[in-house]
Amino acid sequence: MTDQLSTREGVRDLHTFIAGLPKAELHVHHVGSASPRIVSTLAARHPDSQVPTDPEALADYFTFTDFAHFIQVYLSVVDLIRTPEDVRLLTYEVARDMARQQVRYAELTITPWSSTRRGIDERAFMDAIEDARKAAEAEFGVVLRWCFDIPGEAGLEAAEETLRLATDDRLRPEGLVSFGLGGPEIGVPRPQFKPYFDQAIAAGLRSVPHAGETTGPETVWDALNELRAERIGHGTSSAQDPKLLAHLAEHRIALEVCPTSNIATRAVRTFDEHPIKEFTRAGVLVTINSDDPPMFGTDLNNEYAVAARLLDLDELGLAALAKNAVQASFLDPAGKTRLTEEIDTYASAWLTP
Ligand SMILES: Nc1ncnc2c1ncn2[C@@H]1O[C@H](CCC(=O)c2cccc(C(=O)O)c2)[C@@H](O)[C@H]1O
Ligand SMILES: [Zn+2]
Repeated sequence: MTDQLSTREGVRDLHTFIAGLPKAELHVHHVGSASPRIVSTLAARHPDSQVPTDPEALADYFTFTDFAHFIQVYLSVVDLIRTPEDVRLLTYEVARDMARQQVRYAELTITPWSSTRRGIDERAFMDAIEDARKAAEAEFGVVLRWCFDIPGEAGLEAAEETLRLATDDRLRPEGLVSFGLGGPEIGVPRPQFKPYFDQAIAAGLRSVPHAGETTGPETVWDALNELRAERIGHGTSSAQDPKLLAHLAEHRIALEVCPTSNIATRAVRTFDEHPIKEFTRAGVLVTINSDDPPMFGTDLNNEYAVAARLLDLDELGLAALAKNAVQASFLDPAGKTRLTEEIDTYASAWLTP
C-alpha cells in the first residue's frame, strides 16, 4: 500500500480526488442501477411488488448466496418496470446518480426483451429511453449510449427478438452503439449466439459480451472468436490463461472489470484474490466499472477506490484508469479527445500546489 493510502488524510484525499475525477463508465446495467430511491418510487407505483422499499431491508435483500440467486433478485426488480413512464423515470434518475459522481459518459446495458415481453410497447420503450437520454444530456451533462444485451439464459428466441429490436430501422434508437450478452454463463455456451452477433455487427453495432465472469477462459476465447468481441464484460477468468492475457493485451481488447460485483456474486472469493493486478501486469487495457451498483452496495467512485487499493495507485494512476475507459469507449474521436483532456486538466490542477 502506498504511503498516501496508509494515512487517514491520504485516503480522504484520494477519495476526494476520485469524487471529482471526470469519468466514463462502460459496464453498468440499466435495471441494476436502480438505487433505493428509484426502487422506492417504482414500488410505490406498483404496491403488489415483493421488493422491499426500506433501505435496510433492501440491503438484506441485495445479499446474494451465488450468481443464480443474484439473477433471481435482479428479475424481481425487472418486474417493477411495467410502463414506458417507469422506463423513462429509471433511465433519467440513473443519469442523475451518474452526474453526482462526475460520470460524463456511460454505455448503459439495457435488456429490452425483458420489458417488451412483459407487455411494454416496443415503440414506447425506445421513445422512453431516448427521451431520458436527451434530457439527461441537456440537464445533467451526462452523455448516455446504449448496449442492448441478449439475456442468454432466455435462449435463442430472446436473441432473435433482441437483434430485431436493435436493428429494425423503425425501432433502433439513436443512442444504440453496441450489442451484448448477459445472464448466467454455465449451461449457456456463447457460440450459439454467433449468427445474432454477426448480424448486429453487420448493422454497425459493436460486440461487447459478458464472458469469463462465472466460467473459465474458454468462454472468453469463444467471445473473441465466435462473437468477435471488442471488449469483454468482466473476463475475470482470463487470468488463468497467459496466452489469453497476451492476446487481449496485443489486440487492445479491454476488460470491463467490476471488482465489487465479482465479490457480491461470489465469482471471486475476496478482493485480495481478484485478478485485476494480473491483468495490468500483462499489459491488458483495464477499465473500472460498477455493473449493478446499488445491488452490490457500491458506486463507480467506490470501484475506483477499490482499484486504487488493489493496484496501489496514486492520483496519476487513477487518472490513467479513467482515461483507459475513454479510450475503450465507443465515443467518437473528438469526444474521446475532449474527455481525455478534461481528465488531464483535472489531475494537473489537483497536483499543482
Ligand atoms: N453481473 C452480471 N452478469 C450477467 N448478467 C447481468 C449481470 N448484471 C445484470 N445482468 C443482466 O441480467 C440479465 C439476465 C436476465 C436473464 O437471463 C433472464 C432469463 C430469463 C427471463 C428473463 C426475464 O426478463 O424474464 C431474464 C442480463 O441480460 C444482464 O443484462
Ligand atoms: Zn454485467
